[in-house]
This record gives sequence, C-alpha cells and structure tokens, in this order.
Amino acid sequence: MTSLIKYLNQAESIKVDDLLLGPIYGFSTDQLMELAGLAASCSVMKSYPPSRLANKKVLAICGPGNNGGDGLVAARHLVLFGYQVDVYYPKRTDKDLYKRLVLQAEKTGVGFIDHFPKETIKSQYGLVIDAIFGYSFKGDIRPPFKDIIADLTTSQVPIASIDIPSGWDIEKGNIHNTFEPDMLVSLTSPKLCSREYRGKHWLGGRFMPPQLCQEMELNLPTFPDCEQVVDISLPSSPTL
Ligand SMILES: NC(=O)C1=CN([C@@H]2O[C@H](COP(=O)(O)OP(=O)(O)OC[C@H]3O[C@@H](n4cnc5c(N)ncnc54)[C@H](O)[C@@H]3O)[C@@H](O)[C@H]2O)[C@@H](O)CC1
Ligand SMILES: [K+]
Repeated sequence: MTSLIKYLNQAESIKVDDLLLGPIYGFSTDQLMELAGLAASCSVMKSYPPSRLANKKVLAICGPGNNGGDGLVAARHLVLFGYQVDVYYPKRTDKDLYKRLVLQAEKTGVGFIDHFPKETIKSQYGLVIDAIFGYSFKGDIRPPFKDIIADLTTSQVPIASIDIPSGWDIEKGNIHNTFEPDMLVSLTSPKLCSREYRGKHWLGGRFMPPQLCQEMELNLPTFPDCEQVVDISLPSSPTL
C-alpha cells in the first residue's frame, strides 16, 4: 500500500539516520552506506540491466557527503553485476571511510576519471548515477556541482538518482529547474520532494528495525522475497 508511505521532510530524514546510528539501534555509517549502495545497485540492475546499455558504460557522479559514499559503494557492486563503471568524484574528503571506499572500488575494477566528460558523455555512457547530494542539500547549488548539474540537465543520458534528485529541494522539489531523473531509489523512506515524482521509483533500505518504523510512523511497504528494493512508483509511471 504505497499510498500510506510517509514522505519525510529534511528534519525527519536526519532524525531517522541519527536514531539508526545512535545507542538505541547501534548501526555504523559503514554498514548503512553499504546497504544503501547495494540497494542502489540492485535498483539499477532492475531498471537498466547491462543488456540495455548497448556496451556503454555507467558513470557515477559522487558528491562530497554520504550520498557520494553511497555512489562509491553502488559503483563497486555494479562492476560485480557485470557493468563497466567510471566514477567522477571531484570533491573528495580526507576521511578514512571514503579513502577505503575509493580503494575498494579501484580494486574491484571501477575506473576513476578526473574531469566531467561533457563532450563525450552521450557517446560513452548509457546511464548516469547521480550520487551528488542527499537529504542534507540546502540552498543554491554551489560550484563545482552547479555546472555539473546544469550539464546533466542537458545531457540526454538517462539518470538514476540516489535518495533525492541532486539539486532538488528536499521538501519543495525541483525549484531550480534542473534534471528530473528517469529513476530514483529512495533510502529507508521517500522524501517529500518525491511525492509527485513520475519516473521509476524504488525504495531501498531493507534493514529498518520495526520499532523505529513504528516510532516514526513510516508505514513502509513489504519487500518481496529477498529483494533489496521494492517498487513504489506511482501507477502512471513508465516501465523501466
Ligand atoms: N538512510 C540511509 O539508509 C542512509 C543514507 N545515507 C546517505 O546519506 C545521505 C545524506 O548524507 P549527508 O548528510 O552526508 O549529506 P549529503 O550527501 O546530502 O550532502 C552533504 C554535502 O553536500 C554539501 N552541500 C550541501 N548543500 C550544498 C549546496 N547547496 N551546494 C553545494 N554543496 C552542498 C555539504 O557541504 C556536504 O559536503 C542520504 O541522502 C543518503 O544518500 C547513507 O550513506 C547511510 C544510510
Ligand atoms: K542524489
């Protein structure tokens, strides 16, 4: 019953993760990020199996925070699923977690590129994974991501966004008139900006403790058998 799912505002999104990471539920960031990235890669596999990409590669664009970390994890799993994957990660942090994610990705066969492939994006890549910003995004888009998001908006390459479409206000949606992704994988619970989202919409995060779901009144749908993602697209959404 997807109509009952709660769409979270920014403060609620932060609260869910704070609770998961706190003493009551005891998860670590590494764990949550691994599960988030795995769910993202599973949703890509369902909507864009390798055979659909006609020998083109996947480009994951990773931002400076945890959404970018999800992208690094997803890139690694996608290589293991049979894709060729490049990562563009222009604003790296010094934190050990991220350095390990980059190392793990490199050792798994993910390629890292050092410039945005503006001229060749359409000929080289069959899908872009948008792991630029998640629920902590606020205000106007700052460089270098302002130009990157503008270029993606005109690129005509299919885009799969992780958690929120980057550039969108978490609550108000696409207020800067940037790209609308073809696919979105929301994590733990969808955010308010995706309430009327018309593309293919997956929900990932099959690890939520029932007590937390109850406390936050999330009304999450049931995940089929052992799947990492469940389809929460609106009835009128395209089949991807
Ligand atoms: N709920 C879950 O299952 C999990 C969620 N995670 C991910 O973590 C995300 C949240 O991560 P974070 O809180 O690190 O934040 P984000 O990844 O949303 O982004 C924060 C970064 O973006 C920058 N930023 C914010 N607004 C900007 C603007 N207007 N222009 C340019 N840069 C801007 C900040 O300076 C900061 O470096 C979620 O959306 C989700 O993708 C996971 O990694 C962990 C598990
Ligand atoms: K994103």
